[in-house]
Amino acid sequence: MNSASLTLRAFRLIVTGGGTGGHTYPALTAIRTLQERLAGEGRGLDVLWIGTPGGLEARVAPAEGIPFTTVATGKIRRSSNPLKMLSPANAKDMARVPLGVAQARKIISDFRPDVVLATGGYVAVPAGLGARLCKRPLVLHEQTVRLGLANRKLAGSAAKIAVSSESTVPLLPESVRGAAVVTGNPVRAEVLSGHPDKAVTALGLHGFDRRLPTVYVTGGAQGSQQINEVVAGALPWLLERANVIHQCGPANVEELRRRAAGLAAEPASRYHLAGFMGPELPDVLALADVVVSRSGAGTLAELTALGKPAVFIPLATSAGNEQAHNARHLAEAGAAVALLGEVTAAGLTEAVGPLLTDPARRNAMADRARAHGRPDAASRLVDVILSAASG
Ligand SMILES: CC(=O)N[C@H]1[C@@H](OP(=O)(O)OP(=O)(O)OC[C@H]2O[C@@H](n3ccc(=O)[nH]c3=O)[C@H](O)[C@@H]2O)O[C@H](CO)[C@@H](O)[C@@H]1O
Repeated sequence: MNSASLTLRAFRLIVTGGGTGGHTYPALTAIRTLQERLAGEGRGLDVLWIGTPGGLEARVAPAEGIPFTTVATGKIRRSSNPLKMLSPANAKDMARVPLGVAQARKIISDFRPDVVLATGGYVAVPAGLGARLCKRPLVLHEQTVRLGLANRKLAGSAAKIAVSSESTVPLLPESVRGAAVVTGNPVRAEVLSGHPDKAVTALGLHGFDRRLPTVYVTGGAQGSQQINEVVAGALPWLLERANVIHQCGPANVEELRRRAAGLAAEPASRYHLAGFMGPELPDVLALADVVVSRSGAGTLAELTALGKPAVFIPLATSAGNEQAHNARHLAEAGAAVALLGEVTAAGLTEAVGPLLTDPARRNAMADRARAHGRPDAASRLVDVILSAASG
C-alpha cells in the first residue's frame, strides 16, 4: 500500500452512548464534526453507532443516515438505599451486561474501528468493555462535572477522557487524570443558527405579540411534571407580560391543554404548547428572550453557547445532585437564576418578573451566560478522537 492510499483510507469510528438527549446529541455532533474535518482532508468516515433500541439514539441515528446496531445492556435503577440497588430488577439487568459485552466484542472486532467513542448511558458499558477486549482506543466524553456511572466504570480502560469542565479534572481518580482533556460539551451546529421569524411560521405563533418578550419553557425530552405544574400555576400572570412556548413532554400535552382551556382567548393566543421540540428547536431558542428549564448538561451547554438568560429548576434527584450543582454554578456567576428546593408558581414569577420587565438586565445576564459557553467543544473533541487514533 503506498502512502497516498494510506492517507485516503476512511477513518473508522464506533460511537456508543445514548438513552437521553444529554448523551445522544454530543455523540451526533462529534460524528458530524469529524466527518466535516475528514472531508476537508479528502478522507471519508465509516461510522457505526451502538445504542439501545428504546433510547433517543435509536431515532436520531437512523434519521441522520448513521448505521445503527444494538447490544444487550442493563439499566441500574439508582437509589439512596443500597438494599434497593440490589433489587431483583437490577440483578436481572446486570446479568445482561456479559451478553452485551460479548455482542459488542464481535461487532468491534468485525468493524475494526480506529477509535471507539463513548458518551455515557447504560449501553456505553458493554460497548466500552468490548473496545478494551479488542484493544481499540477508547475515548470517553463526559458532559457533567462528575463522571456518570458508565464513564466511571470505563475510565480505567480509556485512552482519553474528554471532559466538559476544568472542575472535573481534580475529581477524577489520580490514576486516570493524565488521560483527561477539557473539551467542553459539543452543541449541535443548527442549535446556534436559529431564526425567530421561522419559529413564528413553523409553529403558527400568529397570536404572539412581538412587542412582548417570549419565554421558552422546557422540561427536557420527556418534559417535567414539576415544571409543568409550576408553569400552569403561573400562566395567567406570565401571559399578561409575555408570550409563552411550553415544551411539556409528549405524554403531558393533553392534560396541559385541558388546564389552559379556561384562559381567555387573547392571552391563550400567546400560549403555545408542544410535546417535544424537533427541528424547530433552534428557531424557538432564537425567539426566546428568557428560558425556564431543567439544568441538564446538554441544555446548559446550548443556553450558554447562545447566551440566553435562564431560570433553572434543577431535577432534584439527578445523580449527585448534578443539576442543582450546574444551576448554582451559573447563578453564582450572575449568568442565570437558580430555583432550588421547593418551587412554587409565586417563586417562578418572582424570578422571571425582573427579566421580563428589564431588557438591560436580560442582556447583562446573556453576556455572562455567553462567557461560560464553549462553541468550539465539538472541534476539540474531534482533536481528541484523532489523537487517540494516532496514539
Ligand atoms: C434525568 C437525567 O438523567 N438527566 C441527565 C441527562 O439529561 P437530559 O438528557 O435529560 O438533558 P440535557 O439537558 O443534557 O439534554 C437534553 C437535550 O435534548 C434537547 N431537547 C430537549 C427537549 C426537546 O423538546 N427537544 C430537544 O431537542 C435539548 O436541546 C438538549 O440537547 O444527561 C445530562 C448529560 O449527561 C445530565 O446532565 C442530566 O442530569
